Amino acid sequence: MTRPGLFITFEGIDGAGKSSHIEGLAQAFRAQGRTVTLTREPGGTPLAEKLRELLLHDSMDALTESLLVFAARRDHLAQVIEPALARGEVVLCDRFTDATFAYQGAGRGFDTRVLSILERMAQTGLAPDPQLMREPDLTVWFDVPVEVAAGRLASARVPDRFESQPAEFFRRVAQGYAERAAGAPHRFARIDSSLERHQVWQQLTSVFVRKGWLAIMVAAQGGPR
Ligand SMILES: Nc1ncnc2c1ncn2[C@@H]1O[C@H](COP(=O)(O)OP(=O)(O)O)[C@@H](O)[C@H]1O
Ligand SMILES: Cc1cn([C@H]2C[C@H](O)[C@@H](COP(=O)(O)OP(=O)(O)O)O2)c(=O)[nH]c1=O
Repeated sequence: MTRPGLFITFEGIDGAGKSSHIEGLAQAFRAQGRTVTLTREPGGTPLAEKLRELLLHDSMDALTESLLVFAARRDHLAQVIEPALARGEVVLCDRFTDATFAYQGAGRGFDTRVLSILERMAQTGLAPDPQLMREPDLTVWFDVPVEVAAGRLASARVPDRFESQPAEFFRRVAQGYAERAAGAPHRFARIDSSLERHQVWQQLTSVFVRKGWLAIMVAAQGGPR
């Protein structure tokens, strides 16, 4: 019997440490015999990756930015996410719509009522149930103080258009995530990602063990070396 697909997203400010853990989680699911689709936003399809390049490097106003993010998301849902879920796969997606509410909404100050309308348009009509607005089954929020994330990024990579924003921007983004999490507590799992990598991994996997999605043995074997 095909197992139901799982749609899991990972969120947090830049430098929170999401990307460092998603591959390990994919391996843990594969060790249990699940097929995993590992993907990211903005991006995940050839068209959406082109839009990602524009979003990360070209200046634009907040409405243009929001429209491009949701255009990329619709293509990603249609081409990758919905087909993978229909095949019963585990979809691990580095960022999704909560990032739009946090970055374009809270960070850039764009009207969240408009974002909600775009969310409904972009995420409806692709699932087997045409009325369903596709949302993640679980969102892991890597919560970290802005200063800690900035310190990690300073030694890690050349900043893109978002990463080069001032600390005040990221404080608003972090607040945006906190509000999204408070508004959907059943969907969000917060982890403290200011800790050492192995402690972050432990928190992360215990979320999945509690849900019954990963066996304790598999979770204990993976993680950062
Ligand atoms: N728990 C941690 N402690 C210290 N440094 C970390 C931790 N997690 C990730 N890093 C480092 O911080 C930087 C940003 O991590 P990354 O996973 O790319 O974050 P994100 O994908 O959330 O932007 C990388 O250099 C990474 O090696
Ligand atoms: C998905 C999404 C991302 N973003 C931003 C957040 C990040 O700064 C940037 C790219 O995200 P990300 O892939 O996490 O970048 P990196 O791997 O370099 O950490 O795009 C938005 O502003 N809105 C969105 O809807």
